[in-house]
Amino acid sequence: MTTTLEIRRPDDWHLHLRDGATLAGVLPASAQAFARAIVMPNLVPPVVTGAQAAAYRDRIRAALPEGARFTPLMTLYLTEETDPEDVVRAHAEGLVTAVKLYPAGATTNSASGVRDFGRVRGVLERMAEAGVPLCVHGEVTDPDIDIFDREAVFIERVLDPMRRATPGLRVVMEHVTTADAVTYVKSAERDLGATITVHHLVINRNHLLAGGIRPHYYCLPVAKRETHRQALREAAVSGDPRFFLGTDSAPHVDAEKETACGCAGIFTAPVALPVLAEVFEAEGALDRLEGFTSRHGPAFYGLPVNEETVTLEKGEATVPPARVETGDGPVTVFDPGFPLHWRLRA
Ligand SMILES: NC(=O)N[C@@H](CC(=O)O)C(=O)O
Ligand SMILES: [Zn+2]
Ligand SMILES: [Zn+2]
Repeated sequence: MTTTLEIRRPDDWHLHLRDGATLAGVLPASAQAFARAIVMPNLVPPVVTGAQAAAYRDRIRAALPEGARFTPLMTLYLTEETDPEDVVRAHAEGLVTAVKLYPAGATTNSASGVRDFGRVRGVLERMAEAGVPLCVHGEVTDPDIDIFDREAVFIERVLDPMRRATPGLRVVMEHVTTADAVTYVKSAERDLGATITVHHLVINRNHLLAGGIRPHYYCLPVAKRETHRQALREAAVSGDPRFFLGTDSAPHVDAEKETACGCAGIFTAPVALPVLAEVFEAEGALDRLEGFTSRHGPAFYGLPVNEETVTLEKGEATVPPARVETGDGPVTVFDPGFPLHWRLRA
């Protein structure tokens, strides 16, 4: 007998689709599983203006497989030169859903990010007035701060002061990895949400480093110790609407992962929903999966939920593809380290 679970079609509130041949290779996995996705703007060069976002959106639409039903929700990459009026206009026109803040140097393709947070004060104030959400990569970049502490220090030194200085600004703390972030998000009455990835619910830093270094488990923010993973799992399955799915599926071709200085990013899109079903089932919380994947995100962004549903079914363990071929080279798919009994019904 197969067990089935019907849920509203999920959305991915944090996704990297890249461009060109990689975009064409990785897009089908997300378009199959998700109705909408917040598409990250960290291309080279980054997506900074409304016009660039429109052009990128059109390239994504053109790369969609025949018959796909997938809506890319575009973001702008915040720089110290960002024009507040361009942001507000692009949001009002429905072209852009959110703005993304990368501290300069914090992660993949973040060189054009913000160095001096005082210089984006004006933009953030306009965004708060106009109701434009800010998605934040929450890590400090100070070389004196240990990489495992960079998220917690960011909350204290940057995020909390920024939120206090800009009342009404709606903020998503992206890809939270620590109990500190979970506590901080829960402490906010309003205007703060957080995305949680699939991989941070599954791996801790031992998976990355013990018994050999595993480049395909390397991402930023880096996976933390087990107690933090437990805090993330509790938050994800709690039913608290401030926490929702953002896979941060971040494909890099294998040649750029399996090298002396490998890129940060884990490609989870092809297995995201089966892995989540396993996690929620293990936590005895399958009835809360739909909230996490399909209801809390739209509620935060003020968007309608998807009317369409998908069916997950449980049966024999399946072996997902180890990698996806793209015109730029193969991209290894996240291996959760346990068998997947759940799959998305075609
Ligand atoms: N998460 C990652 O490790 N990498 C992301 C960037 C990001 O989301 O920080 C990427 O673009 O590859
Ligand atoms: Zn990030
Ligand atoms: Zn990301």
